[in-house]
Amino acid sequence: MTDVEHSKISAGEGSPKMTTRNVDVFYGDKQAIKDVSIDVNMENVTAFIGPSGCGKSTFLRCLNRMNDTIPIARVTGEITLDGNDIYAANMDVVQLRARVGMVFQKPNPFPKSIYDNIAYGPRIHGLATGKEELDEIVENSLQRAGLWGEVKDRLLDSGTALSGGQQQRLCIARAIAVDPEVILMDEPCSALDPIATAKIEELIHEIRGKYAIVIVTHNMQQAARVSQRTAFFHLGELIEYGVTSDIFTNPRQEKTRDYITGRYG
Ligand SMILES: Nc1ncnc2c1ncn2[C@@H]1O[C@H](COP(=O)(O)OP(=O)(O)OP(=O)(O)O)[C@@H](O)[C@H]1O
Repeated sequence: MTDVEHSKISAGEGSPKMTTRNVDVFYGDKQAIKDVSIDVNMENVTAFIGPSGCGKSTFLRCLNRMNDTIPIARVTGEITLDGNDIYAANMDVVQLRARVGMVFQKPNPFPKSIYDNIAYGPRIHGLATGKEELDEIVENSLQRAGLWGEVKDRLLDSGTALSGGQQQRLCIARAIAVDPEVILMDEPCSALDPIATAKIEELIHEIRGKYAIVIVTHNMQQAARVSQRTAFFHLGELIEYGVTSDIFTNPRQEKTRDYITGRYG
């Protein structure tokens, strides 16, 4: 591998938590992702940016096999988590999605109490031996998601009764509750107002030391604020991957420069 190729894949120091090599994704005959290879590191926020339809969400969904839920989607190439092929026949996908959690564009709490939204995953995965331990997981997860103070007196209220921003933090708390290693966020703030958005960005900043976080965003200021690495996609191809400040101040590729200066997209 040449130095240029290597720097495009690894985008800086640190050991990779997930690696992707030569990943292609097809929806039927149409190719949505073309030969993408990048590493995603721990204690880092990696942002995926690029014009609408360039494949950001498609590629994100490869990382915890969410594309399996789309019948016409086909993924080829290699994706590993801690060196293990996540598309291997013996990979337990339920377990994988606990290790690689996901937060969606639109907050989607279960129609259950705030408590049960958080307790659901730990119960399924047998993470608590009794009520006391489960209570602790619920409180810790809500604490880490910056929501405990707002909901501690109404844990039995429905999660759907919260504001949009609170619902999104509830969804982050739900992802955190099963002790993931990687958290994928697909435009997590696009349905939120600026104040709720600022709270989510602050939260990402606070928790990033424990996880590898990957965020898809349309908002370049957001990518610049929250991420340490940025990958720029265009028409299904990875054009450039690098340290966020370099991508925004000194991009190597003309297409990246055109996009970040608002020339298209
Ligand atoms: N379920 C699907 N079935 C068929 N084609 C799809 C499906 N999901 C996405 N695509 C196509 O794959 C390409 C990439 O879409 P994707 O949603 O990954 O892009 P994106 O960069 O996340 O876009 P946006 O920023 O608008 O969300 C697009 O051409 C899209 O139409």
